[in-house]
This record gives sequence, C-alpha cells and structure tokens, in this order.
Amino acid sequence: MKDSFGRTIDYLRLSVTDRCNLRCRYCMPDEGVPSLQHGEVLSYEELLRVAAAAGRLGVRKIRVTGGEPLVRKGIVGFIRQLSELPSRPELTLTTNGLQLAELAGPLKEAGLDRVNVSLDTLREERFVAITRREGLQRVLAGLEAAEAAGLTPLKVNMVPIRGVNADEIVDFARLTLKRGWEVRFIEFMPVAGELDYTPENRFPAQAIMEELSRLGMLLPIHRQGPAGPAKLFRYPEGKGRLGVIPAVSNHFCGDCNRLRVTADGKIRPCLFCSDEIDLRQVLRGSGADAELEELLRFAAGVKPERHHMDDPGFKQEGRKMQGIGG
Ligand SMILES: Nc1nc2c(ncn2[C@@H]2O[C@H](COP(=O)(O)OP(=O)(O)OP(=O)(O)O)[C@@H](O)[C@H]2O)c(=O)[nH]1
Ligand SMILES: C[S@@+](CC[C@H](N)C(=O)[O-])C[C@H]1O[C@@H](n2cnc3c(N)ncnc32)[C@H](O)[C@@H]1O
Ligand code: SF4
Ligand code: SF4
Repeated sequence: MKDSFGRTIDYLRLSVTDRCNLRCRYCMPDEGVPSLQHGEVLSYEELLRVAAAAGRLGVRKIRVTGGEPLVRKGIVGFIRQLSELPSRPELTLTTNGLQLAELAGPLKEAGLDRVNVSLDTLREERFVAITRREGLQRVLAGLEAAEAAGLTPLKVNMVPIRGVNADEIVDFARLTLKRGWEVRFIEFMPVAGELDYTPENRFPAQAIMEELSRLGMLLPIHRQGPAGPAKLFRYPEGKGRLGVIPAVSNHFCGDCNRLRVTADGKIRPCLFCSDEIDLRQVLRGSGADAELEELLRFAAGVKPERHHMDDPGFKQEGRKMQGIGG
C-alpha cells in the first residue's frame, strides 16, 4: 500500500509485549512504567489477524519486537503461525539476546529468517550499569547460537552515548574484521528513559563515522533493492559490515516503509508521533477483516512526512521506547 506521500508501506513492526527482562537506561526507567494488563495485550490470534490483513495490503516484512519479544510465552509457536501466512512475509525479530542461546534453534526451525540483537557494551560491569541487570555472557552466547542456527545476516545494534559507551565504537567495529556480522551504530534518540537526551550525550552519525575511520578505511557498500535506514560500510579486510543509522540527524523518513502496531493493538503511523489508531476495538468487536484493512490503510494515509525530533525543544510524549518496539 502507498501512503499519502507516495511511499510504499511494506514493513510492519509488531510488538508482542511491553515487558522486558532488562531496563536499559536510554529506553525506559527502572520503575514506574506501568505494564499492560493481561487482557490489554493482543492475543497471538489477534496479532495474526493483523499480520494477515497487512499481508493482503502488501506488507512483505514483519519484525517482531517488544519490550523483549522472547519473554512472551509461546513466541516460537507464534513465529511458526506467521510463517504459515499466505503472504509468507520475511520474518525478523529484534531482541536483547538474553534468551537466544536456548531459542535460536527453535525459532529458526519455526520459520524465523533472521534476527537483530541489541548490545551496547562488551564490558561486563558496563552491561550492568546500562541495562541494570546481569547478562553479557548470555547475550554473547546468544549471538553465537543465532549464527550457528542460520539466523543470518546477523545484525548487532549498538546505541553509542557520549560518556557512557561511545568509547567502545572501535571495539564493536573490530568484530566485523573476523565475523560476518553487520554491526550497526544507531543515533541515540530523544525518548525519555532515565538517561536524558541532551546535546552533551548525543553522539551523532558524523562522530560515529570519525570513530569508525580510526580502525581503517571505510568502503561504502551500495546495496541492491530498498535502501533501509542504515548507511553501510566495510573495512577492506573485513568479513562483516558496518551500518550507521542516522535516526535523528539525517533522517531517512523520505524512504520510510513501515507501520508499527503496539502490544495493546494501536497502530502508530510513525515512531515519533503519539497519535495512534485503535485496532483492538475492531478486533474484539464485530470487526471484519475488511475493517482491519481499512484501519491499516487509514494509518498509512495519515503517516507524517517526517519526524521533528531534531527540532529544538522536541519532547516525546506518551510511550517509552519499550512500549513502542523501537
Ligand atoms: N527514526 C527511526 N528509527 C528507527 C525506525 N525503525 C527502526 N529504527 C531504529 O533503528 C534501530 C534498529 O532497528 P531494528 O529493530 O534493528 O530494525 P531495522 O533497522 O528496520 O532492521 P533491518 O530490517 O535489519 O534493517 C532501532 O534503534 C530502532 O529504534 C524508524 O522508522 N525511524
Ligand atoms: C525498544 S527495543 C525492543 C526490542 C528488544 N528489547 C531489544 O532491545 O532489541 C528496540 C531497539 O530500540 C533501541 N532503542 C531503545 N531506546 C532507544 C533510544 N533512546 N535511542 C535509540 N535507540 C533506542 C534499542 O537499542 C533496540 O535496538
Ligand atoms: S532496549 Fe530492549 S532490552 Fe533494553 S530496556 Fe528497551 S526493550 Fe528492554
Ligand atoms: S521517524 Fe517516522 S517517518 Fe521517519 S523513518 Fe521513522 S517512522 Fe518513518
């Protein structure tokens, strides 16, 4: 389907839970964020109806996200059901990786195509400082398991923040010399976690590029097909790739191809606009599939042209990132 700016919408980010087993400081506060009640969260059956409706409207890629999607019971079975949709979308998942060591094999077997793993530090004590929980070794084991299971190309997402972990950019980049992973550096976005977004702790794409250049010459990779948000590079001897996602400074809204559905059944036309469209009422009322499709089309129709998070004084209202799914 097309939006009102002529962009093709063929990517759906489906959040299956707002709960998480980490508390990353840049994403959500440790306490005080009320969890959705059981009855508020869409059942797998409801989520599947949404995915099927999106498939009929031309959605070709579904990313399962959260909160932490792997904490929801029955996630492997849900992936299997998604893989059996007549539209058979590309199936991907974004995870903090804590449970990947156990679940990578079953997820692949159920039909998951690939996985993106969020990891912001390679240092034990920093992992605890950033996420407020233990678990670095489990995430590292999860990355190995995902690769072994064939959930590839495997992508690692790192959000560099000045004074927190930006000094590890080169360490992360070094991973691409020996591993065939795509390591992506994402600009810190102004969504209130506990770490306030200030000019002091921003680490813009330009600064990321300068750090990456310290390790070697950056060869741009020009990709075939839809551009996607990451600008890609590699080192001459590298096995893997580097991605820089300039989500704030050099936004990629002109190529935006996505809609989001939150765990409680609201369509978000844009990551940064708090207007939402309620699907749950239709799912739980007498709503026919045609009505679901109508709401998805409507959401595409009201999708804004771009975000305004680089405007002075911008403040994100409403949900934290874990409630949206990134
Ligand atoms: N501003 C903005 N940021 C986004 C958007 N989609 C994803 N991101 C951010 O980019 C980072 C990586 O997102 P992922 O969940 O790995 O998804 P993706 O980049 O679409 O993944 P691929 O399909 O592998 O390219 C996260 O921090 C997201 O919050 C978007 O539409 N707008
Ligand atoms: C909200 S998480 C949900 C999925 C899963 N829990 C995970 O961490 O991968 C999705 C993505 O959003 C990113 N994210 C969260 N808060 C962010 C922020 N303030 N700026 C940039 N990215 C952020 C995370 O790093 C992660 O890659
Ligand atoms: S970034 Fe992901 S893992 Fe970290 S708190 Fe947010 S939802 Fe949880
Ligand atoms: S900020 Fe909104 S319009 Fe821009 S790429 Fe993200 S979802 Fe699309």
